[in-house]
Amino acid sequence: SKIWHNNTTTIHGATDYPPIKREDILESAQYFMGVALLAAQRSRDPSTQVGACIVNEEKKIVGVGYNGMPNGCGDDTLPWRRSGDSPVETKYFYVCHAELNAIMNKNSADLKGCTIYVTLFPCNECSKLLIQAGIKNVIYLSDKYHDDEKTVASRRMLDLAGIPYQNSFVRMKAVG
Ligand SMILES: Nc1ccn([C@H]2C[C@H](O)[C@@H](COP(=O)(O)O)O2)c(=O)n1
Ligand SMILES: [Zn+2]
Repeated sequence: SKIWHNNTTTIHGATDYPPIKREDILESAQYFMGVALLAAQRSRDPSTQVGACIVNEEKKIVGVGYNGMPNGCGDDTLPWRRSGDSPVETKYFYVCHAELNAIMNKNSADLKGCTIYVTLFPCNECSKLLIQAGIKNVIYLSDKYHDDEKTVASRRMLDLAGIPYQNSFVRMKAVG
């Protein structure tokens, strides 16, 4: 076996010494959006699965969430359909959005100065929550409801509150 000398240490039997630092690592923005995408995979919504990951100024994850029915209400009891005879028979009156859940799941005292990575552009209700929670930056992936009135109102509030929003195209790379 090889004997490697590391200034002060002699390492017997090492096959991969000296260690070379990996440079081709996942960038932090990709990592955080990756966490949001993974969280989205937990959603039971048959049409749109949304994930959100909140990150503080030290680049630590402080909250993760996905869209789902309120706690204790049962995923199979309330409707998941998009349309029905009455809005009471659709998911929209019940589902908790990913951003709401990420905020409620926070593991820090507050979310002031945080960035949210979210797989779908925040709706108007979520933008209200983000603003009031003190979130300072929004990174999103899909903007499929860009022209909806709710999204127009959402952008209007974020603009007024001085919260920038950026689109992030994530190319997930295999980690091996
Ligand atoms: N900012 C958002 C916007 C929507 N959602 C959730 C709410 C629903 O479960 C789903 C949208 O359903 P669709 O109308 O596309 O069938 O996405 C969210 O979590 N956050
Ligand atoms: Zn929302």
